[in-house]
Parts: sequence; structure tokens; C-alpha cells
Amino acid sequence: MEILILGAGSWGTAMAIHLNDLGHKITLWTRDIEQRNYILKTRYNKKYLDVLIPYNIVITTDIKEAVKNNSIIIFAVPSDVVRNVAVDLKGIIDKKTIIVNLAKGIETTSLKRMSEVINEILDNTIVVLSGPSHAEEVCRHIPTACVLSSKNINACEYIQDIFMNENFRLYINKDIIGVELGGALKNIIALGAGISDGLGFGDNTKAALMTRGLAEISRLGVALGADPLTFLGLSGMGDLIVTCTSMYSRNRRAGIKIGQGKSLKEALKEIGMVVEGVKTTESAYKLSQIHNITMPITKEMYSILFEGKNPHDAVYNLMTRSKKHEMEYI
Ligand SMILES: NC(=O)C1=CN([C@@H]2O[C@H](COP(=O)(O)OP(=O)(O)OC[C@H]3O[C@@H](n4cnc5c(N)ncnc54)[C@H](O)[C@@H]3O)[C@@H](O)[C@H]2O)C=CC1
Ligand SMILES: O=C(CO)COP(=O)(O)O
Repeated sequence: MEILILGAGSWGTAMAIHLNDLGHKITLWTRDIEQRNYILKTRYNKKYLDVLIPYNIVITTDIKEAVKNNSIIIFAVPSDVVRNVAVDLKGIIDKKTIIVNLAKGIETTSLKRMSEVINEILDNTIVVLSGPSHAEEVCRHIPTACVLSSKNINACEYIQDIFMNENFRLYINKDIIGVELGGALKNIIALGAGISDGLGFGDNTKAALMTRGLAEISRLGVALGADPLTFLGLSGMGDLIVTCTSMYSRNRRAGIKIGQGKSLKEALKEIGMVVEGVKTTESAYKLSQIHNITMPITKEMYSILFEGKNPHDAVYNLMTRSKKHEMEYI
């Protein structure tokens, strides 16, 4: 199978290595000529992933040429450039090509999920792949389980056959709304978990953030049409656990820096890779207002990230909310 991966960041590179191991013919596209030249010379993608890139993976900057002959195209770019990349493919992508989207986010302008953004531009079948899957572990063949979703379940089964091996297990979930929202919204909570760590709080605090975070993710998700059970699955709780606890998480690491007193700008610069939770906080905050959903953690995260609120004040606000019943929907 010939597979094109768009985006040579950490996840695109790890997926290229994984699919190459499975015997597929992989082309990895980057828009950055210097990065391409560096990888071609050293077979390392130094800034993103500290692992050797096998010689048979083709590295290119020529998207028009790369699109030819590939029956699967993987989007592995940050969510805020997914629209631009889809536009780049318009008119050159074969209608039968299946798109697999790896980006986790909600567009800040349209408030659409990634599959909706891509489908606005391209008629192709879209499968989303989500779940707890840090690139740093997938590229080292560490056992990982994720979930696929699509409006077209046959396409999920097709991708399941092509992408799975004994180290990379894929389930199918028909609830594409829930799968995409879980993968995007957990990044807000992971940033918050990082802030909690950076402030010096403990495991109790993080467990509270994760659990109450999942409650507000589910509330918004259900309002947007998701099945609440999806949020207990790999793309919900699974990804929430890994992102809030792993030192590989870009979101958590950015949060730690903010909790330690760095500005958002400084934290993002130091991470040097995409921190999706920042933009997703903006989108989720807007969605919560439009749909009148109580999302206290998201609201405080929005104030910390975009209004300069001191994280200690945000924690105080969360801890002194009016008394609630746990399963109360507010
Ligand atoms: N890194 C990981 O372990 C995982 C990442 N993801 C998701 O995958 C997506 C990509 O994440 P990463 O690979 O971590 O990001 P990254 O920051 O490591 O790499 C992003 C890549 O996209 C490229 N890029 C940026 N702007 C572009 C544009 N306008 N046109 C074309 N390419 C552009 C960058 O040059 C870079 O190569 C994100 O939505 C992330 O949430 C999902 C699961 C795991
Ligand atoms: O989604 C991810 C792991 O499943 C990646 O999370 P980070 O972007 O926080 O590293």
C-alpha cells in the first residue's frame, strides 16, 4: 500500500515509521525544505522526534507529485492548518483516496471538528484516528491502542486492516462526534493538569481536574450530539489519562511552564511543537457560551491563557464554586 503522510512533525514521523514497519511504501511530506534536507542527510528529524527514520521512507516537499499513486493520505499537521492543507489537495487528490486525520482540535473560527473542516473542501471519505498515542512511544513500538471513526464504517475496517499490528491496536467507534471531541477537548485539561503540577499541587488535584474535566467534556459533547459513553473510551478517558500524566505531552509540559510562572508565549516557544490545547480552549469556551454549557475548568483555563489570570486565583475559583451534587449537570 502506498501512503502519503502530510506533516513531518512528531506524530507524522512516528506514523511513517510505524506504517513503514508494516511494509507499506511511505512518503512523508513537509513544507520545509531545510527540514527535508536535514532528514535526507542525517535520517533524523531532530527538532521533533529522536529516532532514526528508515532509508526507504521518501521525504519530499512536492505535494503535487507526492499525491500521485497514494490511496491513503494522512493529515498529521496542527489543527489550525488542516483547512489550508485540504485546500492544497483540492483538484489534485483522487476522489477514491481515503483521508486519515490525526489532528486533534476544533477550528477557532468555524468551531468545526477536523472531519467537518476537511469535508467542507474535499469530498473524500475521512477516517479519524484518535486515542492515547504519544509519538515518542509509537515510534519505539510500545504497545498502544487507539480508535478509528468515520461516517463510513467500511473505511474504518479498511484502515484497521492496514494500520494494525501487534504493537498498535485499533478499535472502531461509530460516534465520530464523540471521538473527535474527546481527542480535542482533553488537551485543555492536560494544560490544566500541567499548570497544577507547575504550581506544586499533587496527585489529588490532578485526579480532581481529570475527573471533573471529563464531566465537562461529556456535557459539551452530549450537547453537540456525541454519545456520552464515547468519553469513557480510548479517545476520551484514555487520551485524557495519557496527556495529563505523561512527560511526553506537549500540552502538559506547556502547562507546567505556565504554572511555574512563564508566560504563554514563553511556554509555547520553549515547547517548539504544537500545543493544541491553547486554541482548543478558545473554541471550547466559545462553544460552551453558544450552547449554554457549564464548563468551569475551561472557563478558568480561558482566563489564564487569554486574560492573564493568575493560576492560583483560577484554582481558588474552582474550589469555591457553590456546593454541587457530583452528577449535577451544571
Ligand atoms: N505528537 C503526538 O504524539 C501526537 C499528536 N497528535 C496530533 O497530531 C497533530 C500534529 O501534531 P504533532 O506532530 O505533535 O505536531 P508537531 O508540532 O510535532 O509538528 C507539526 C508539523 O506540521 C508542520 N506544519 C505547521 N504548519 C504547517 C502548514 N501551514 N502547512 C504544512 N505543515 C505545517 C510543521 O512544520 C511540523 O512538521 C496535532 O493535532 C496533535 O494534537 C495526535 C496524537 C499524538
Ligand atoms: O494527543 C496526544 C497523545 O494521545 C498528544 O498530546 P500532546 O500534544 O499533549 O503531546
